[in-house]
Amino acid sequence: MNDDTVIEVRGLTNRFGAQVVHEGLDLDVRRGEIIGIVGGSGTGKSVLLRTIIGLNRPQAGEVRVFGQDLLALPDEKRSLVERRFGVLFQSGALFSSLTVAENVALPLVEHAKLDRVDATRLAGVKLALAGLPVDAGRKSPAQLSGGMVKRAALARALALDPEILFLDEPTAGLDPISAAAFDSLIVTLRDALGLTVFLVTHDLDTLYSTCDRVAVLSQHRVLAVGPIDEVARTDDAWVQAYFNGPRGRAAAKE
Ligand SMILES: Nc1ncnc2c1ncn2[C@@H]1O[C@H](COP(=O)(O)OP(=O)(O)OP(=O)(O)O)[C@@H](O)[C@H]1O
Repeated sequence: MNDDTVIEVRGLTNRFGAQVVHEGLDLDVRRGEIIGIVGGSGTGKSVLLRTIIGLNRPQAGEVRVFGQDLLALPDEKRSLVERRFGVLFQSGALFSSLTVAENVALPLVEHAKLDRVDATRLAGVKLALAGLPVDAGRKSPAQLSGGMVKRAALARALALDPEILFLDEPTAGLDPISAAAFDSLIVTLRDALGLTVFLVTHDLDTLYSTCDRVAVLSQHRVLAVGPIDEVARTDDAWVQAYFNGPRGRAAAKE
């Protein structure tokens, strides 16, 4: 494993019953990059993310994060590695019974063992980092707009100062202005904090405005990976329809 590689996936196979999702999938993620994972619906983008973070046990293959095989580690060592990444799930997944600040403070109390006062104070810093106004922390998640919920979930994912940020469809359901603001926030955070970002998305504007490299999932594996302009030239029907269809051409022009 190269020093610059923070995630290494080799020969990954995932099946659910008779359904083959991944077969012999390889992928490297480099330190400090924003890599976009794209592919048709059901090609296994979310399953890949869940496998890398240790929530899904594959049938075969190796997944190393910071050089460590998460599934083979004893619980204590595994939780040390888990603290080094933050995850923003598609739904945002905030607890509705807690305030926004309490949601962000939760990992600080549970994993960093901070007392509530310090955790709440630090949660305020994380909420500001994610671009939320001060009073957002006192609200319940139900009182926030869709874009603000994403930012609150991002603040929670950033709570433990992760080195890798996993984002599953972060701009899904956002209006184009909120989505563009979220995209530029991700780039700013990567630049400021030196994060590595693993980004599952369908959003072509997000891909063009944020990603250093793009990996296309197709036929159970990574069909192409590289800078977006290179990947867009891949001789494959889905890639051509996606990148060189009307929406792809419009996103490339911006
Ligand atoms: N726990 C599970 N049990 C059974 N099947 C599953 C499970 N998780 C995922 N699948 C199946 O694996 C396939 C890939 O799912 P996944 O959610 O990774 O797709 P995706 O590429 O993220 O799709 P989309 O773009 O629609 O979100 C789907 O057919 C899904 O139904």
